[in-house]
Parts: sequence; C-alpha cells; structure tokens
Amino acid sequence: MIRSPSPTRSCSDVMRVEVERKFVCNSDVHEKLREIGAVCVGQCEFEDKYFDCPEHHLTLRDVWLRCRQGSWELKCPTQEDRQERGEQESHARSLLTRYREITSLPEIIAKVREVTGEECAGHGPSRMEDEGMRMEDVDECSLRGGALSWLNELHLVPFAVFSTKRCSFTLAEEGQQHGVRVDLDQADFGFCVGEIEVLLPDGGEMQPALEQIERTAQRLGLSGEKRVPGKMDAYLQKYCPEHYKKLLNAKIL
Ligand SMILES: Cc1ncc(C[n+]2csc(CCOP(=O)(O)OP(=O)(O)OP(=O)(O)O)c2C)c(N)n1
Repeated sequence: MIRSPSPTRSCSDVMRVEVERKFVCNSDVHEKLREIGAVCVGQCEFEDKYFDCPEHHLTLRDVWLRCRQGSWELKCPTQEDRQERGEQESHARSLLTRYREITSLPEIIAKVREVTGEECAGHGPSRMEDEGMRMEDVDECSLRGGALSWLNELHLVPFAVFSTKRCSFTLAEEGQQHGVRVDLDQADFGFCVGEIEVLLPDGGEMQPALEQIERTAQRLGLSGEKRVPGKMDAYLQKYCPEHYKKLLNAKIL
C-alpha cells in the first residue's frame, strides 16, 4: 500500500473549514470516478483515536477531538452552523456538513476549555479507570502532542479507536481554482463510506464550495436524499450504543 505523506492532508493552515458530503460507497464508484476524470492521488492507512470526557461534554456540543497518527485535530461547528441549528435546513445543506478544523495544539486546548467551560476538569480524580480506559491507550498521541497533563487535567479519555484505509482522488473543474477531493474510506470494523470534500481557509466563501460539491455529486450520479452516516455513527452504534443514543437524542448525529 502506498502511504501518502500525510493522512491529515497537506493544507498548512492551522484553522480551516471543511465542507463535505458523505455518500454510500457502492461497487461501481471507482469506475464512475475514472469516467469523470478523477485522478487517484494516493492511498494511505491511518488510526484515529477520539477523545471526550466521560460525560461526553465535547461530542454533545458537536466538538470532535482526535489524534490521527500523532497529530491532534479538533473539529467544531462553524458560526453559520450554530446560527442554523434548529432552523429548517435546505435540501442541499442537510446532506452537507461544515466544520472548522483546528490543528494547533495550544489552540485546541484553548478551544476545549472554552467549549466545556472546564466542566470536564476539576471534579476530583480522573474517571478513566471507572470507564475502563487505560493510560496506554493515550500514550502515543499525547507524547507526540507534548505531554499527558492537558488530557488528564481536562479528564479526556479515548472513546473510539479505529483504522481507516483511504483511497483519495482529486477532480479538477474548469474555471475553479481548487479541485474537489473525493475520499473512499474503508474502516477496520467493516464499514465503508465516500466523502466529497472542499477545504476553505477560515472565512472563505462558502457558496462556491457548496455548489462544487453538489456538481460533483451529480457527476457521480448520487441521488440520495438522506444524510449518509459516517464512520463515527457506525462505530458508536456498534460499540458504544449509550453514547450513540445520547448523540441521536441531542440531534448531533
Ligand atoms: C454526515 C456527518 N458527518 C459527521 C458529523 C459529525 N461528526 C461525527 S464524527 C466527526 C469527526 C470526524 O469527521 P469525519 O468527517 O467523519 O472524519 P473522516 O471521515 O475521518 O474524514 P477527514 O476528517 O479525514 O476528512 C464529526 C465531525 C455529522 N453530524 N454528520
């Protein structure tokens, strides 16, 4: 298997917005990608370890902290999403997600503190052991990220760990400065999903990205009306049903 230089992508911005549409990955998707001129830019395999406090204060606010191959990333809702939450969404928007991505560790720690209002910290000793979590589960990421202390202090423990084999494609479009990226993911717990994705600098114009994704979906012949579940939906449903139920009830998933 070819390993791309970075499974976390090459964009060097520490803050950017990821706009994406997931799709059900059927057997003819490779052929379809070839037909529309998508170029395979590599395959890679990576492990994701997701963290939250035992009370799920982060994920219940739609904030996703993970360590991928030693690099920390935080995904949180954009300003627009916060405004739209609870309002009727347009058809196209309901299939699309937008998240701000933060990759600078000091900014991640600051954001986690802000989001939880430090709810995760300061309630006595860590509940890792109560939750059956072991420090060995965190060591690789935390050591590469600097130190264990911030995870411990904020009572953050891993709640999902899985590996993904990813095949990535780019699709250029006439008149568009940036191509669209299509990822085909195969998770090690038996789940496959495709993603059409555009990365924007923070504050970048959203509408062209939404239209580019819609055009790509049409070229791939995608017609689904319903939100397509991602790897996390499938993982939690299978391994953490109580956590999954809470997120469904809170309309996060
Ligand atoms: C369709 C949909 N996707 C994600 C969420 C929220 N969410 C759940 S887990 C989660 C974090 C993982 O995001 P995802 O885009 O699924 O990650 P991945 O597939 O590894 O792609 P990469 O980050 O490499 O581009 C989010 C944002 C949602 N509510 N609805």
